[in-house]
Amino acid sequence: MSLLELDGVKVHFPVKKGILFDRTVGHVYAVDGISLSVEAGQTYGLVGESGCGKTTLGRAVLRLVDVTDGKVVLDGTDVAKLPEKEMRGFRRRLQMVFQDPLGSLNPRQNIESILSEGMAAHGIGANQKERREKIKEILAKVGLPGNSLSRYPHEFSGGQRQRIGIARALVLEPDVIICDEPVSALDVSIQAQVINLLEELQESMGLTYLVIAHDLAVVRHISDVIGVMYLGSLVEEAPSDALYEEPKHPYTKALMSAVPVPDPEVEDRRERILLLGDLPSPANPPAGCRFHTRCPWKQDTLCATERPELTDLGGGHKVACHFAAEIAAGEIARTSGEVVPAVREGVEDVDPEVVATSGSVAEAHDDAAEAADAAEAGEIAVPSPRGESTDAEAHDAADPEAPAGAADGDAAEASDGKLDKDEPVRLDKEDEASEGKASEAPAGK
Ligand SMILES: Nc1ncnc2c1ncn2[C@@H]1O[C@H](COP(=O)(O)OP(=O)(O)OP(=O)(O)O)[C@@H](O)[C@H]1O
Repeated sequence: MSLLELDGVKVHFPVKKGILFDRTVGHVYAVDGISLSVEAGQTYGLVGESGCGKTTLGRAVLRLVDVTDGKVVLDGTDVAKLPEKEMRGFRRRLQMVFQDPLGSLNPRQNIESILSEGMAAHGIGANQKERREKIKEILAKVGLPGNSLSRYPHEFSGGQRQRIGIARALVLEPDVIICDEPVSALDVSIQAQVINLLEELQESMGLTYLVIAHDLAVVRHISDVIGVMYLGSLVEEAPSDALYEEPKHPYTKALMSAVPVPDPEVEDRRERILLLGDLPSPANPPAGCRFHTRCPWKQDTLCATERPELTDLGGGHKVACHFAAEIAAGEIARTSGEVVPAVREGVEDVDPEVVATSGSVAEAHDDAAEAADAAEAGEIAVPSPRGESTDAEAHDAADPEAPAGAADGDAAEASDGKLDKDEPVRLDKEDEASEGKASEAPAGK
């Protein structure tokens, strides 16, 4: 039996209307029947575009939202419907690392207080002295100096704050850590460090992760198994390498085709599958296959009427598509959508009404241009399709002590400039030294 098993998990949020009577007039089907297993010591990566229900699923596992239906089985116990009193013991065993490290740390508490709060609540450590020793040990593991204890979150850079977030989960000795977009608020150079840290901790401490992310490169790098979500359901699940080598669901194919390759020659040949239309509302999902309204391979039978089950096509490669085998064998041709060269010139020719999977045609243009620029500059790319800049990033960028040197080290490591599963991004000695220095510097300010 797997350490964590989800069986048909549904989370439906009621949509209320009316001032006096607050009638329920519908539901948002945020998570609509997800089954998956996370093996002990492994990482399950959950990927999908914004609004597909990833975060809600993570929160449902932690019981931060109510599960409408289905089972969440941790180590043999269904925690989805456990009474709150019994749930307390299980809360320690399921921990979360949040997307926004600053927002998830109380600015008025110092690091010792933040980290020991949960320990005291769960009875870890006989007294504060014992807890402090444990915290120091964990801080060292996440690459922060022991003198961080009396400092406050604002005194750290974005990457360091995420290390504190990871330490906060680790001090509770959890069975499973859910990482919700663990690096998307961080500068790209810091992203690789945090991902590497998560991997190192997994190796040394035997941790089990459920990593939620919209960024395919991040998920690929860290995951053993990847599940692709679309509108509240899994459309494909496979061992990481198999999924990237041969995506079988039309949605996954389109998602993969949107990932820029920072090699100009490959990028020149890359074709992008453009999907028609927007993501439908989870309050009013299409009948039949949820993806059929945008599917370039949609057929006249089944697709609009019957919801496909997630079916194993061999080797643990599961696909929820009535025609996945035929599409893979090339027996079915595309019926809609467009395939265009992903490079600048090709994208400019595309009808601007056609909307791409993870953004607009303009974004596809930007992705390709950015990738080409990055490759020219020899920089690493942990592609960040959102391209958002956050306060945390600004902090890292502005902080001369922050571990910026690691970015160059990462670039040197990634020969083809991309974060590759087979080629882990490592910090070389200099980078480690600079990182250690950077870790200590703000604390010493
Ligand atoms: N408390 C809530 N009440 C009603 N609808 C909600 C609630 N929380 C989330 N939703 C809706 O459920 C859907 C899934 O949201 P969720 O945040 O899980 O998606 P996501 O894939 O994590 O997206 P993002 O990456 O943008 O956070 C969205 O349409 C969202 O508006």
